[in-house]
Amino acid sequence: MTKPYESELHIALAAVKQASLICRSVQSAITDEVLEKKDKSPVTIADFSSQAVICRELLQAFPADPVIGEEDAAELKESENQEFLEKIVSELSVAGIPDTTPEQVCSWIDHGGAKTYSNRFWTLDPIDGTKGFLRKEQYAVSLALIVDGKIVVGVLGCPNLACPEDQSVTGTIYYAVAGQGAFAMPLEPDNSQVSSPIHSTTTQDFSESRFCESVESGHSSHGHSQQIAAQLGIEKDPRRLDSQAKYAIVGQGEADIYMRLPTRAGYREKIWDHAAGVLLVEEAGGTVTDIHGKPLEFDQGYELANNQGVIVTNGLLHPKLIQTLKELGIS
Ligand SMILES: Nc1ncnc2c1ncn2[C@@H]1O[C@H](COP(=O)(O)O)[C@@H](OP(=O)(O)O)[C@H]1O
Ligand SMILES: [Mg+2]
Ligand SMILES: [Mg+2]
Ligand SMILES: [Mg+2]
Repeated sequence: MTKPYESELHIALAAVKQASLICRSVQSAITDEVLEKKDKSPVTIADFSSQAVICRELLQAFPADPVIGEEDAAELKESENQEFLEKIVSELSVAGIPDTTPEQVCSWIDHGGAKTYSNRFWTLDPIDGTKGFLRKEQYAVSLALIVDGKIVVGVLGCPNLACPEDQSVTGTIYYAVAGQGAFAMPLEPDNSQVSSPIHSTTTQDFSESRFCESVESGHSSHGHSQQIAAQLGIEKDPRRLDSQAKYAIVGQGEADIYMRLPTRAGYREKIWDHAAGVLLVEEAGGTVTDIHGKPLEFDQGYELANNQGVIVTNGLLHPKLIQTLKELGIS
């Protein structure tokens, strides 16, 4: 008997793996080839290459499924970016992807251009933590399937994160299917037999807890997290790392808490920055809400329109943390 979403998981794992290996090879080669997006955030050859290969796989396996991805090819089609596009094409062809013409590559990338909610869709962040990628630190390739507003499959490729089972191996793929648990396995070699379950901690005492947060103080208020830590008696230094690798860290019990505290009132979190990580942590035993303690709503389009910030814990620490945010006037 096949398990629910077995074929979706199989395709998602293969796609994220392929993209993670391409990102890894681009990261070892490039330093400064960045396109600046309209919102001034960076995007690299690897972001586009990753979105192209994953969308290509999804298009082949599940042609009817929309993909809400972070990137689109609009800027790549501008003549001033022709050289940049050529580099993406060449990266994909070196990776052994057939039919790589500039037009085909743009059309794969644009397959990820859905922006509105439907009852079954994928959401993709081809590189989450692009700033971490450029610093040669942490980043993640994140893919999730959402059905009727519920995250049912989540896959997170973390090419620079040590494998929980064997810290000498760098590069881990995490995955979860709703109701089936959360797992980690080495990105290489290709051997899904070695996947092992991950679990969040059972820490109940804030003085023994560790939290993690973004490296970027523009993405999450470090001042507010310090205030909360002081109030709750958290003594350990926070772990700062980029991307949804933070969800993996809580999921595998290396931290008890991940705080993402709004830096400005109007900002709405993007679904691709969270979907895979949320399922991973929930299936590992943890809890995820916004700063008000409300569940994240993945049926609002590409943004978490009804939520502010994100709070992730092992579950046990959740109520007190949410209450403290309120008491301090942060939520
Ligand atoms: N003002 C803001 N508040 C919260 N998140 C933001 C933000 N501006 C950008 N981001 C998101 O922060 C993500 C990175 O998260 P982190 O800082 O935890 O690594 C970015 O993803 P990308 O790197 O995919 O663009 C981007 O979507
Ligand atoms: Mg980005
Ligand atoms: Mg992101
Ligand atoms: Mg991204």
